[in-house]
Amino acid sequence: MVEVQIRSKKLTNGGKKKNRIWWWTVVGALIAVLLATSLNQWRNSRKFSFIRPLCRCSEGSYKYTGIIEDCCCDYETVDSVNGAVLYPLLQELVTTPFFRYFKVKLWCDCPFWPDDGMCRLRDCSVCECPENEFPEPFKRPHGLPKEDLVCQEGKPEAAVDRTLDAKAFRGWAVVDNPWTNDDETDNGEMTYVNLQLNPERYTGYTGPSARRIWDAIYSENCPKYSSGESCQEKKVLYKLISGLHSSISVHIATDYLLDENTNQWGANLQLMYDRVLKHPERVQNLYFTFLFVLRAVTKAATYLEQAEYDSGNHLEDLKAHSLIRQLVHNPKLQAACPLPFDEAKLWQGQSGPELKQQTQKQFRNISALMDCVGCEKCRLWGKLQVLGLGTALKILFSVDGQKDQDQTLQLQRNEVIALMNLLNRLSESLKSVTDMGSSAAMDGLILQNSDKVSLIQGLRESWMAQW
Ligand SMILES: Cc1cc2nc3c(=O)[nH]c(=O)nc-3n(C[C@H](O)[C@H](O)[C@H](O)COP(=O)(O)OP(=O)(O)OC[C@H]3O[C@@H](n4cnc5c(N)ncnc54)[C@H](O)[C@@H]3O)c2cc1C
Repeated sequence: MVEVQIRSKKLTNGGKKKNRIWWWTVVGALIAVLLATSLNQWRNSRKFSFIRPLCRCSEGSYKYTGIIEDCCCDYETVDSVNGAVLYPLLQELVTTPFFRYFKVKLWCDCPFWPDDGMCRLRDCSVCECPENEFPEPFKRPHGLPKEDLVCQEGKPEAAVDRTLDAKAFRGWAVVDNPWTNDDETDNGEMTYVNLQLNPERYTGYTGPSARRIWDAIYSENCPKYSSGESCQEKKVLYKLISGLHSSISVHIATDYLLDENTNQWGANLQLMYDRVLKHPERVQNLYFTFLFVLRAVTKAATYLEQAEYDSGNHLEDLKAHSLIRQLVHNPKLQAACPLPFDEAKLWQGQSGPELKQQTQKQFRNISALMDCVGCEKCRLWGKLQVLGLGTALKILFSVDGQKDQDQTLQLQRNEVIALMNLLNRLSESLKSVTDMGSSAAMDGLILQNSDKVSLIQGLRESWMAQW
Protein backbone atom coordinates (compact mmCIF):
# COMPACT_ATOMS: atom_id res chain seq x y z
CA MET A 1 0.00 0.00 0.00
CA VAL A 2 2.76 2.35 1.07
CA GLU A 3 4.68 1.32 -2.02
CA VAL A 4 1.69 2.15 -4.25
CA GLN A 5 1.31 5.56 -2.56
CA ILE A 6 5.00 6.34 -3.08
CA ARG A 7 4.79 5.31 -6.73
CA SER A 8 1.71 7.46 -7.35
CA LYS A 9 3.46 10.43 -5.62
CA LYS A 10 6.44 9.86 -7.87
CA LEU A 11 4.10 9.79 -10.84
CA THR A 12 2.43 13.04 -9.73
CA ASN A 13 5.85 14.69 -9.20
CA GLY A 14 6.96 13.48 -12.65
CA GLY A 15 3.77 14.92 -14.21
CA LYS A 16 4.31 18.28 -12.52
CA LYS A 17 7.91 18.37 -13.71
CA LYS A 18 6.83 17.62 -17.29
CA ASN A 19 4.19 20.32 -17.01
CA ARG A 20 6.79 22.81 -15.82
CA ILE A 21 9.18 21.97 -18.67
CA TRP A 22 6.37 22.29 -21.17
CA TRP A 23 5.33 25.60 -19.63
CA TRP A 24 8.86 27.05 -19.71
CA THR A 25 9.33 25.85 -23.29
CA VAL A 26 6.21 27.77 -24.35
CA VAL A 27 7.27 30.92 -22.42
CA GLY A 28 10.83 30.66 -23.82
CA ALA A 29 9.55 30.30 -27.36
CA LEU A 30 7.26 33.31 -26.90
CA ILE A 31 10.10 35.43 -25.53
CA ALA A 32 12.33 34.35 -28.44
CA VAL A 33 9.65 35.27 -30.99
CA LEU A 34 9.08 38.64 -29.32
CA LEU A 35 12.82 39.37 -29.16
CA ALA A 36 13.37 38.38 -32.77
CA THR A 37 10.47 40.53 -33.97
CA SER A 38 11.53 43.63 -32.09
CA LEU A 39 15.18 43.14 -33.07
CA ASN A 40 14.17 42.91 -36.67
CA GLN A 41 12.02 46.02 -36.39
CA TRP A 42 14.89 47.86 -34.69
CA ARG A 43 17.33 46.86 -37.41
CA ASN A 44 14.92 47.80 -40.13
CA SER A 45 14.19 51.18 -38.63
CA ARG A 46 15.73 54.02 -40.67
CA LYS A 47 17.74 55.26 -37.72
CA PHE A 48 19.70 52.07 -37.36
CA SER A 49 19.75 50.89 -40.92
CA PHE A 50 23.44 51.82 -41.27
CA ILE A 51 24.34 48.82 -39.13
CA ARG A 52 23.39 46.45 -41.93
CA PRO A 53 25.29 47.98 -44.80
CA LEU A 54 26.12 44.79 -46.62
CA CYS A 55 23.78 42.16 -47.84
CA ARG A 56 24.61 39.32 -50.11
CA CYS A 57 21.55 39.02 -52.26
CA SER A 58 20.14 35.87 -53.77
CA GLU A 59 21.44 36.57 -57.26
CA GLY A 60 24.91 36.88 -55.80
CA SER A 61 25.44 40.63 -55.77
CA TYR A 62 26.60 43.00 -53.04
CA LYS A 63 24.08 45.59 -52.11
CA TYR A 64 24.56 48.36 -49.61
CA THR A 65 21.41 49.64 -48.00
CA GLY A 66 20.37 52.20 -45.41
CA ILE A 67 21.65 55.61 -44.35
CA ILE A 68 25.36 56.23 -44.89
CA GLU A 69 26.90 56.71 -41.46
CA ASP A 70 27.26 60.38 -40.40
CA CYS A 71 25.55 61.53 -43.62
CA CYS A 72 22.00 62.41 -44.54
CA CYS A 73 21.32 60.15 -47.55
CA ASP A 74 21.03 56.43 -48.13
CA TYR A 75 23.05 54.18 -50.42
CA GLU A 76 20.26 53.50 -52.90
CA THR A 77 19.51 57.21 -53.43
CA VAL A 78 23.18 58.09 -53.83
CA ASP A 79 23.68 55.28 -56.36
CA SER A 80 20.65 56.31 -58.34
CA VAL A 81 21.39 60.07 -58.38
CA ASN A 82 25.05 59.41 -59.16
CA GLY A 83 24.29 57.08 -62.05
CA ALA A 84 21.54 59.20 -63.57
CA VAL A 85 22.78 62.75 -62.96
CA LEU A 86 26.19 63.35 -61.42
CA TYR A 87 28.34 60.79 -63.21
CA PRO A 88 27.34 61.84 -66.77
CA LEU A 89 27.68 65.56 -65.97
CA LEU A 90 31.07 65.18 -64.30
CA GLN A 91 32.43 62.95 -67.05
CA GLU A 92 31.72 65.71 -69.54
CA LEU A 93 32.90 68.52 -67.30
CA VAL A 94 36.40 67.14 -66.71
CA THR A 95 37.09 66.90 -70.44
CA THR A 96 36.58 70.65 -71.01
CA PRO A 97 39.84 72.61 -71.41
CA PHE A 98 39.22 74.65 -68.27
CA PHE A 99 38.98 71.56 -66.08
CA ARG A 100 41.53 69.30 -67.72
CA TYR A 101 44.68 71.35 -67.07
CA PHE A 102 45.98 71.17 -63.54
CA LYS A 103 48.81 73.25 -62.16
CA VAL A 104 51.08 71.20 -59.96
CA LYS A 105 54.52 71.11 -58.39
CA LEU A 106 55.82 67.64 -59.20
CA TRP A 107 59.51 68.10 -58.51
CA CYS A 108 59.74 68.39 -54.80
CA ASP A 109 61.85 66.81 -52.08
CA CYS A 110 60.05 64.79 -49.47
CA PRO A 111 60.19 66.87 -46.27
CA PHE A 112 60.13 63.79 -44.03
CA TRP A 113 62.65 61.25 -45.40
CA PRO A 114 64.99 60.78 -48.39
CA ASP A 115 63.03 59.90 -51.51
CA ASP A 116 62.91 56.14 -51.88
CA GLY A 117 60.37 56.11 -54.67
CA MET A 118 60.29 53.08 -56.90
CA CYS A 119 57.96 52.49 -59.77
CA ARG A 120 58.02 49.35 -61.83
CA LEU A 121 56.27 50.66 -64.91
CA ARG A 122 57.28 53.24 -67.43
CA ASP A 123 53.64 54.25 -67.20
CA CYS A 124 54.44 55.78 -63.86
CA SER A 125 55.65 59.04 -65.34
CA VAL A 126 53.45 61.98 -66.17
CA CYS A 127 53.33 62.62 -69.88
CA GLU A 128 53.89 65.83 -71.73
CA CYS A 129 50.89 67.88 -72.85
CA PRO A 130 50.87 68.61 -76.55
CA GLU A 131 51.43 72.29 -77.13
CA ASN A 132 48.41 72.68 -79.42
CA GLU A 133 46.05 71.48 -76.70
CA PHE A 134 47.14 73.88 -74.04
CA PRO A 135 44.78 76.79 -73.20
CA GLU A 136 46.20 80.04 -74.50
CA PRO A 137 45.31 82.17 -71.45
CA PHE A 138 47.09 79.72 -69.13
CA LYS A 139 50.36 79.66 -70.97
CA ARG A 140 51.51 83.20 -71.62
CA PRO A 141 52.51 84.35 -68.22
CA HIS A 142 53.94 87.81 -68.41
CA GLY A 143 55.55 87.50 -71.80
CA LEU A 144 57.56 84.30 -71.39
CA PRO A 145 58.79 83.13 -74.78
CA LYS A 146 56.83 80.19 -76.18
CA GLU A 147 59.67 77.69 -75.92
CA ASP A 148 60.01 78.33 -72.19
CA LEU A 149 56.51 77.18 -71.49
CA VAL A 150 55.43 74.38 -69.21
CA CYS A 151 54.46 70.71 -69.50
CA GLN A 152 57.74 68.99 -70.14
CA GLU A 153 58.09 65.46 -69.05
CA GLY A 154 60.81 64.37 -66.67
CA LYS A 155 62.77 67.59 -67.00
CA PRO A 156 63.08 69.30 -63.66
CA GLU A 157 65.45 71.78 -65.19
CA ALA A 158 62.90 72.93 -67.80
CA ALA A 159 61.49 76.39 -67.43
CA VAL A 160 58.13 76.37 -65.81
CA ASP A 161 55.33 78.78 -65.29
CA ARG A 162 55.92 80.36 -61.89
CA THR A 163 53.44 83.14 -62.16
CA LEU A 164 49.71 83.49 -62.40
CA ASP A 165 48.36 84.86 -65.65
CA ALA A 166 46.01 87.75 -64.94
CA LYS A 167 43.61 86.83 -67.74
CA ALA A 168 43.38 83.14 -66.93
CA PHE A 169 42.80 83.87 -63.29
CA ARG A 170 40.32 86.68 -63.69
CA GLY A 171 37.55 86.14 -61.19
CA TRP A 172 39.60 83.69 -59.16
CA ALA A 173 41.21 84.38 -55.83
CA VAL A 174 44.87 84.05 -54.98
CA VAL A 175 44.56 83.47 -51.26
CA ASP A 176 46.12 80.80 -49.08
CA ASN A 177 44.18 77.69 -48.21
CA PRO A 178 44.62 77.06 -44.48
CA TRP A 179 43.97 73.33 -44.99
CA THR A 180 46.73 72.51 -47.45
CA ASN A 181 50.43 72.85 -47.83
CA ASP A 182 50.21 72.81 -51.55
CA ASP A 183 48.25 75.37 -53.47
CA GLU A 184 48.91 77.58 -56.44
CA THR A 185 49.96 80.54 -54.30
CA ASP A 186 53.16 78.54 -53.85
CA ASN A 187 55.64 80.05 -56.26
CA GLY A 188 57.83 76.98 -56.55
CA GLU A 189 58.45 74.99 -59.70
CA MET A 190 54.97 74.46 -61.06
CA THR A 191 53.93 72.82 -64.25
CA TYR A 192 50.67 72.23 -66.08
CA VAL A 193 49.47 68.71 -66.75
CA ASN A 194 46.71 67.53 -69.04
CA LEU A 195 44.77 65.19 -66.76
CA GLN A 196 43.08 63.47 -69.68
CA LEU A 197 46.47 62.21 -70.88
CA ASN A 198 47.43 60.96 -67.43
CA PRO A 199 44.63 58.70 -66.19
CA GLU A 200 44.70 57.49 -62.63
CA ARG A 201 45.25 53.74 -62.90
CA TYR A 202 47.63 50.91 -62.05
CA THR A 203 51.25 52.10 -62.19
CA GLY A 204 53.11 49.34 -60.40
CA TYR A 205 53.89 51.66 -57.47
CA THR A 206 53.90 49.30 -54.55
CA GLY A 207 56.06 47.87 -51.77
CA PRO A 208 57.71 49.68 -48.85
CA SER A 209 57.64 53.16 -50.43
CA ALA A 210 53.88 53.18 -50.98
CA ARG A 211 53.27 51.40 -47.68
CA ARG A 212 55.35 53.99 -45.82
CA ILE A 213 53.14 56.83 -47.06
CA TRP A 214 49.88 55.13 -46.08
CA ASP A 215 51.39 54.13 -42.72
CA ALA A 216 52.53 57.69 -42.03
CA ILE A 217 49.09 59.00 -42.98
CA TYR A 218 47.13 56.57 -40.84
CA SER A 219 49.40 56.15 -37.84
CA GLU A 220 50.56 59.75 -37.39
CA ASN A 221 47.92 61.93 -38.93
CA CYS A 222 44.52 60.32 -38.82
CA PRO A 223 44.52 57.31 -36.50
CA LYS A 224 41.64 54.90 -36.81
CA TYR A 225 39.07 55.66 -34.13
CA SER A 226 37.77 53.01 -31.77
CA SER A 227 34.44 51.39 -32.61
CA GLY A 228 32.71 53.12 -29.67
CA GLU A 229 33.88 56.58 -30.73
CA SER A 230 30.92 58.91 -30.95
CA CYS A 231 32.72 62.18 -31.54
CA GLN A 232 32.20 62.90 -35.22
CA GLU A 233 35.09 65.39 -35.30
CA LYS A 234 37.54 62.66 -34.38
CA LYS A 235 36.26 60.38 -37.11
CA VAL A 236 35.98 62.79 -40.01
CA LEU A 237 39.60 62.92 -41.15
CA TYR A 238 40.10 59.16 -40.98
CA LYS A 239 36.92 58.58 -42.95
CA LEU A 240 37.86 61.12 -45.62
CA ILE A 241 41.32 59.61 -46.13
CA SER A 242 40.05 56.05 -46.02
CA GLY A 243 37.39 56.97 -48.61
CA LEU A 244 40.04 58.52 -50.83
CA HIS A 245 42.26 55.43 -50.37
CA SER A 246 39.32 53.23 -51.43
CA SER A 247 38.81 55.37 -54.50
CA ILE A 248 42.49 55.09 -55.48
CA SER A 249 42.29 51.30 -55.05
CA VAL A 250 39.12 51.16 -57.15
CA HIS A 251 40.87 53.04 -59.97
CA ILE A 252 43.86 50.70 -59.79
CA ALA A 253 41.50 47.70 -59.96
CA THR A 254 39.34 49.02 -62.80
CA ASP A 255 42.29 49.95 -65.03
CA TYR A 256 44.91 47.29 -64.34
CA LEU A 257 47.77 45.90 -66.43
CA LEU A 258 46.50 42.34 -66.77
CA ASP A 259 49.27 41.08 -69.03
CA GLU A 260 52.60 42.87 -69.26
CA ASN A 261 53.70 40.87 -72.34
CA THR A 262 50.70 41.79 -74.44
CA ASN A 263 50.13 45.12 -72.69
CA GLN A 264 46.55 44.13 -71.99
CA TRP A 265 44.67 46.47 -69.64
CA GLY A 266 41.34 45.76 -67.97
CA ALA A 267 39.48 45.24 -64.72
CA ASN A 268 41.09 43.18 -61.97
CA LEU A 269 38.05 41.90 -60.09
CA GLN A 270 40.02 39.96 -57.51
CA LEU A 271 41.98 43.07 -56.53
CA MET A 272 38.75 45.07 -56.33
CA TYR A 273 37.28 42.49 -53.99
CA ASP A 274 40.40 42.07 -51.84
CA ARG A 275 41.17 45.75 -51.39
CA VAL A 276 37.72 47.28 -51.26
CA LEU A 277 34.59 45.16 -51.58
CA LYS A 278 35.31 42.71 -48.82
CA HIS A 279 35.78 45.59 -46.35
CA PRO A 280 32.32 47.16 -45.80
CA GLU A 281 33.93 49.96 -43.79
CA ARG A 282 36.08 51.01 -46.77
CA VAL A 283 33.04 51.13 -49.04
CA GLN A 284 31.15 53.10 -46.40
CA ASN A 285 34.01 55.61 -46.19
CA LEU A 286 34.07 55.97 -49.98
CA TYR A 287 30.40 56.99 -49.93
CA PHE A 288 31.08 59.30 -46.98
CA THR A 289 33.90 61.09 -48.81
CA PHE A 290 31.74 61.42 -51.92
CA LEU A 291 28.88 63.02 -49.97
CA PHE A 292 31.27 65.29 -48.07
CA VAL A 293 32.78 66.65 -51.30
CA LEU A 294 29.36 66.86 -52.96
CA ARG A 295 28.10 68.95 -50.04
CA ALA A 296 31.06 71.32 -50.45
CA VAL A 297 30.26 71.74 -54.15
CA THR A 298 26.59 72.45 -53.51
CA LYS A 299 27.42 74.80 -50.63
CA ALA A 300 29.64 76.84 -52.94
CA ALA A 301 26.91 76.81 -55.64
CA THR A 302 26.48 80.57 -56.02
CA TYR A 303 30.22 81.18 -56.06
CA LEU A 304 30.83 78.45 -58.64
CA GLU A 305 27.95 79.62 -60.79
CA GLN A 306 29.22 83.19 -60.89
CA ALA A 307 32.88 82.38 -61.46
CA GLU A 308 34.57 82.88 -64.79
CA TYR A 309 35.66 79.84 -66.77
CA ASP A 310 38.15 81.15 -69.26
CA SER A 311 40.50 78.86 -71.15
CA GLY A 312 40.46 80.92 -74.32
CA ASN A 313 38.09 78.52 -76.05
CA HIS A 314 34.82 80.39 -75.88
CA LEU A 315 32.47 77.55 -76.86
CA GLU A 316 34.12 75.03 -74.55
CA ASP A 317 34.11 77.57 -71.70
CA LEU A 318 30.38 78.17 -72.19
CA LYS A 319 29.89 74.42 -72.02
CA ALA A 320 31.92 74.17 -68.80
CA HIS A 321 29.88 76.97 -67.25
CA SER A 322 26.60 75.38 -68.28
CA LEU A 323 27.66 71.99 -66.86
CA ILE A 324 28.63 73.63 -63.57
CA ARG A 325 25.20 75.27 -63.39
CA GLN A 326 23.44 71.98 -64.14
CA LEU A 327 25.49 70.32 -61.43
CA VAL A 328 25.11 72.79 -58.58
CA HIS A 329 21.43 73.56 -59.15
CA ASN A 330 20.25 70.13 -60.10
CA PRO A 331 16.57 69.60 -59.19
CA LYS A 332 16.93 65.80 -59.13
CA LEU A 333 19.88 66.02 -56.75
CA GLN A 334 18.11 68.58 -54.57
CA ALA A 335 15.00 66.41 -54.36
CA ALA A 336 16.86 63.17 -53.68
CA CYS A 337 19.57 64.33 -51.33
CA PRO A 338 19.12 68.01 -50.34
CA LEU A 339 21.82 67.97 -47.64
CA PRO A 340 24.41 65.28 -48.43
CA PHE A 341 26.38 66.05 -45.26
CA ASP A 342 25.57 68.35 -42.35
CA GLU A 343 28.76 70.26 -41.59
CA ALA A 344 26.99 72.54 -39.09
CA LYS A 345 27.10 69.72 -36.53
CA LEU A 346 30.88 69.75 -36.35
CA TRP A 347 33.25 71.70 -34.09
CA GLN A 348 30.35 72.87 -31.90
CA GLY A 349 31.35 71.57 -28.48
CA GLN A 350 33.69 73.22 -26.01
CA SER A 351 36.72 71.51 -27.52
CA GLY A 352 35.46 72.19 -31.08
CA PRO A 353 37.92 74.94 -32.06
CA GLU A 354 40.85 72.99 -30.65
CA LEU A 355 39.83 69.81 -32.49
CA LYS A 356 39.40 71.79 -35.69
CA GLN A 357 42.89 73.26 -35.39
CA GLN A 358 44.35 69.84 -34.73
CA THR A 359 42.55 68.35 -37.75
CA GLN A 360 43.76 71.23 -39.90
CA LYS A 361 47.35 70.60 -38.83
CA GLN A 362 47.01 66.87 -39.53
CA PHE A 363 45.54 67.52 -42.95
CA ARG A 364 48.38 69.89 -43.82
CA ASN A 365 50.83 67.13 -42.88
CA ILE A 366 49.01 64.68 -45.16
CA SER A 367 49.19 67.25 -47.93
CA ALA A 368 52.97 67.59 -47.37
CA LEU A 369 53.32 63.80 -47.44
CA MET A 370 52.19 63.83 -51.07
CA ASP A 371 55.70 65.10 -51.96
CA CYS A 372 57.02 61.75 -50.70
CA VAL A 373 54.96 59.67 -53.15
CA GLY A 374 57.65 58.00 -55.24
CA CYS A 375 55.75 57.66 -58.50
CA GLU A 376 55.07 60.72 -60.57
CA LYS A 377 51.60 59.86 -61.78
CA CYS A 378 50.49 58.73 -58.32
CA ARG A 379 51.93 61.97 -56.91
CA LEU A 380 49.98 63.99 -59.48
CA TRP A 381 46.67 62.36 -58.56
CA GLY A 382 47.55 62.25 -54.86
CA LYS A 383 48.25 65.99 -54.87
CA LEU A 384 45.18 66.82 -56.93
CA GLN A 385 42.83 64.80 -54.75
CA VAL A 386 44.29 66.01 -51.46
CA LEU A 387 43.99 69.59 -52.75
CA GLY A 388 40.39 68.76 -53.72
CA LEU A 389 39.69 67.52 -50.21
CA GLY A 390 41.45 70.59 -48.77
CA THR A 391 39.19 72.77 -50.90
CA ALA A 392 36.09 70.94 -49.65
CA LEU A 393 37.31 71.44 -46.06
CA LYS A 394 37.94 75.12 -46.78
CA ILE A 395 34.43 75.59 -48.22
CA LEU A 396 32.74 73.75 -45.36
CA PHE A 397 34.78 74.92 -42.40
CA SER A 398 36.83 77.99 -43.13
CA VAL A 399 34.08 80.44 -43.85
CA ASP A 400 32.15 81.67 -40.86
CA GLY A 401 28.44 82.07 -40.97
CA GLN A 402 26.19 80.27 -43.41
CA LYS A 403 24.47 83.44 -44.67
CA ASP A 404 27.34 85.49 -46.04
CA GLN A 405 29.27 82.43 -47.16
CA ASP A 406 29.08 83.48 -50.79
CA GLN A 407 30.42 86.92 -49.99
CA THR A 408 33.45 85.72 -48.09
CA LEU A 409 34.37 82.50 -49.84
CA GLN A 410 37.36 82.86 -52.14
CA LEU A 411 38.63 80.01 -54.25
CA GLN A 412 41.65 79.61 -56.46
CA ARG A 413 41.18 78.38 -60.01
CA ASN A 414 43.33 75.32 -59.31
CA GLU A 415 41.31 74.52 -56.18
CA VAL A 416 38.11 74.39 -58.21
CA ILE A 417 39.75 72.19 -60.85
CA ALA A 418 40.97 69.84 -58.10
CA LEU A 419 37.56 69.84 -56.39
CA MET A 420 35.65 68.90 -59.54
CA ASN A 421 38.16 66.30 -60.67
CA LEU A 422 38.10 64.75 -57.20
CA LEU A 423 34.30 64.61 -57.24
CA ASN A 424 34.49 62.96 -60.64
CA ARG A 425 36.99 60.34 -59.39
CA LEU A 426 34.75 59.55 -56.41
CA SER A 427 31.70 59.38 -58.64
CA GLU A 428 33.53 56.93 -60.95
CA SER A 429 34.49 54.81 -57.94
CA LEU A 430 30.91 54.64 -56.69
CA LYS A 431 29.79 53.54 -60.13
CA SER A 432 32.51 50.87 -60.32
CA VAL A 433 31.64 49.57 -56.85
CA THR A 434 27.98 49.32 -57.85
CA ASP A 435 28.63 47.83 -61.30
CA MET A 436 31.46 45.48 -60.42
CA GLY A 437 30.04 44.53 -57.03
CA SER A 438 26.85 43.35 -58.64
CA SER A 439 28.43 41.67 -61.66
CA ALA A 440 28.03 37.98 -62.12
CA ALA A 441 31.72 37.83 -63.05
CA MET A 442 32.70 39.12 -59.62
CA ASP A 443 30.55 36.53 -57.95
CA GLY A 444 31.93 33.68 -60.01
CA LEU A 445 35.50 34.82 -59.57
CA ILE A 446 35.29 35.09 -55.80
CA LEU A 447 33.71 31.70 -55.41
CA GLN A 448 36.24 30.21 -57.81
CA ASN A 449 39.31 31.68 -56.17
CA SER A 450 38.39 31.52 -52.53
CA ASP A 451 36.44 28.69 -51.04
CA LYS A 452 32.87 29.40 -50.10
CA VAL A 453 33.47 28.75 -46.43
CA SER A 454 36.03 31.51 -46.05
CA LEU A 455 33.83 33.89 -48.04
CA ILE A 456 30.88 33.25 -45.78
CA GLN A 457 33.15 33.51 -42.74
CA GLY A 458 34.44 36.85 -44.02
CA LEU A 459 30.93 38.16 -44.52
CA ARG A 460 29.91 36.91 -41.11
CA GLU A 461 32.94 38.61 -39.55
CA SER A 462 32.12 41.90 -41.20
CA TRP A 463 28.55 41.52 -39.98
CA MET A 464 29.74 40.83 -36.46
CA ALA A 465 32.09 43.84 -36.62
CA GLN A 466 29.09 46.03 -37.37
CA TRP A 467 27.38 44.75 -34.28
C1 LIG B 1 48.89 59.06 -52.49
C2 LIG B 1 49.05 57.73 -53.20
C3 LIG B 1 48.57 57.60 -54.49
C4 LIG B 1 48.71 56.37 -55.16
N1 LIG B 1 48.27 56.27 -56.44
C5 LIG B 1 48.44 55.11 -57.11
C6 LIG B 1 48.04 54.99 -58.48
O1 LIG B 1 47.52 55.94 -59.09
N2 LIG B 1 48.28 53.80 -59.11
C7 LIG B 1 48.88 52.74 -58.47
O2 LIG B 1 49.06 51.69 -59.09
N3 LIG B 1 49.25 52.84 -57.17
C8 LIG B 1 49.06 53.98 -56.49
N4 LIG B 1 49.46 54.06 -55.19
C9 LIG B 1 49.91 52.85 -54.49
C10 LIG B 1 48.67 52.06 -53.96
O3 LIG B 1 47.81 52.90 -53.22
C11 LIG B 1 49.07 50.91 -53.01
O4 LIG B 1 49.86 51.42 -51.98
C12 LIG B 1 49.83 49.81 -53.71
O5 LIG B 1 49.08 49.33 -54.80
C13 LIG B 1 50.11 48.63 -52.75
O6 LIG B 1 48.88 48.12 -52.24
P1 LIG B 1 48.73 47.24 -50.93
O7 LIG B 1 47.96 46.02 -51.28
O8 LIG B 1 50.06 47.03 -50.29
O9 LIG B 1 47.76 48.06 -49.96
P2 LIG B 1 47.69 49.61 -49.79
O10 LIG B 1 46.62 50.15 -50.66
O11 LIG B 1 49.04 50.21 -49.89
O12 LIG B 1 47.19 49.76 -48.27
C14 LIG B 1 48.08 49.75 -47.16
C15 LIG B 1 47.30 49.35 -45.91
O13 LIG B 1 46.35 50.38 -45.62
C16 LIG B 1 45.12 49.79 -45.17
N5 LIG B 1 44.04 50.19 -46.10
C17 LIG B 1 43.92 49.88 -47.42
N6 LIG B 1 42.84 50.48 -47.95
C18 LIG B 1 42.26 51.17 -46.94
C19 LIG B 1 41.13 52.00 -46.85
N7 LIG B 1 40.37 52.27 -47.91
N8 LIG B 1 40.82 52.54 -45.65
C20 LIG B 1 41.57 52.31 -44.56
N9 LIG B 1 42.68 51.54 -44.59
C21 LIG B 1 43.02 50.99 -45.76
C22 LIG B 1 45.32 48.31 -45.11
O14 LIG B 1 45.70 47.97 -43.81
C23 LIG B 1 46.46 48.08 -46.08
O15 LIG B 1 47.19 46.95 -45.77
C24 LIG B 1 49.34 55.28 -54.50
C25 LIG B 1 49.83 55.42 -53.20
C26 LIG B 1 49.70 56.62 -52.55
C27 LIG B 1 50.25 56.78 -51.15
